[in-house]
Amino acid sequence: MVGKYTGLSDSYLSVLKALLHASVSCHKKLVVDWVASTDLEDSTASEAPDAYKAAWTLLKGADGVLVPGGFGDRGVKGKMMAAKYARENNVPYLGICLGMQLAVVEFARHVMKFPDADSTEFNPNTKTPCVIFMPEGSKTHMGGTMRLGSRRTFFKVTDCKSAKLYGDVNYVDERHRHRYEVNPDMVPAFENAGLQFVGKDETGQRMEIIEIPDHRFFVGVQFHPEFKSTPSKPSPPFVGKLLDTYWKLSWSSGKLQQTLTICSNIHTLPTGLIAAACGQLDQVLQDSCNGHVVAAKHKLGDSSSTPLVHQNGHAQKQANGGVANGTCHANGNGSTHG
Ligand SMILES: NC(=O)CC[C@H](N)C(=O)O
Repeated sequence: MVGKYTGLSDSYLSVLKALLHASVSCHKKLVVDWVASTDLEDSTASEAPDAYKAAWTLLKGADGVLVPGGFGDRGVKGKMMAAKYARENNVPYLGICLGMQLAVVEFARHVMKFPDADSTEFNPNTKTPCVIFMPEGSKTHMGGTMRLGSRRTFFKVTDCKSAKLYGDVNYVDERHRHRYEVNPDMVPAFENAGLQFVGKDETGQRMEIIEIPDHRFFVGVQFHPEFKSTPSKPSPPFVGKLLDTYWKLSWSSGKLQQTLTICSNIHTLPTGLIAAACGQLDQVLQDSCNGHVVAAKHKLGDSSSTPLVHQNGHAQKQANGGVANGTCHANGNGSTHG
């Protein structure tokens, strides 16, 4: 998980819980490595080479990459680097809200060769605004300029991973919390270059789900699927990401539906396991994310791991409750860390 860890915000908690729900439904233990996105950036290479090396080692050792939502420009470059790394190396990627927007910007910069492509949230003067402010002006939804709450996404491409994950439905309702969106004027150019917009709102103007069909699993969602994830109904994008990570699914084969049915049928798990998984999440969070020094990378029971001495990115002071580079075992079986 690559984010800007200035504190244990609700959104990271929800994402961690959604990962836990999905991993239980896949009958797998999940180890979450936390990477402070600023530590992936070039400036860290010179200012704090150890932190830089540790962050890249964590990223490169991961079986999948998740960039969650966020606001503000700190760590944005590092998040884009993580998306680029996943795209170029065929590593499963799930981008949520800002994580999707930055994957789009990264694609415009490096695949479509628009070096100044940006979100107007970070560069209002960019000549290639691929993510822009699109206020809704809705009279029925409160919340100032923020697009909030449950909105409908229609699948425009039926033969895509997200549609399959959601069970071949025509639309899904998911929760939103953002101001910026993919620039609809640039959509044809993106699609020509290989980035598909497989889900859109009812107007067709707001891009909700991206996929790169040539990639093993590269999915970005403008909404927050983690908000609706529950132990008995894990979120489809999270389940899909983990399924692909674990088993390199053949997305076109009939076996997919079978696997999904088995894996999402969480009721086949002993209820005790689900309870343990959920109850122990608190312990996992408390142990691993309490603002103390954690291991950069370790296996269970490995006492030889090297502790990191930086929190919230190398340059930041340690903050209580902050999440640092390190590892959480969101596995339902308790947690350990070096
Ligand atoms: N929740 C988010 O990730 C928000 C993304 C971005 N900052 C926006 O406002 O659109």
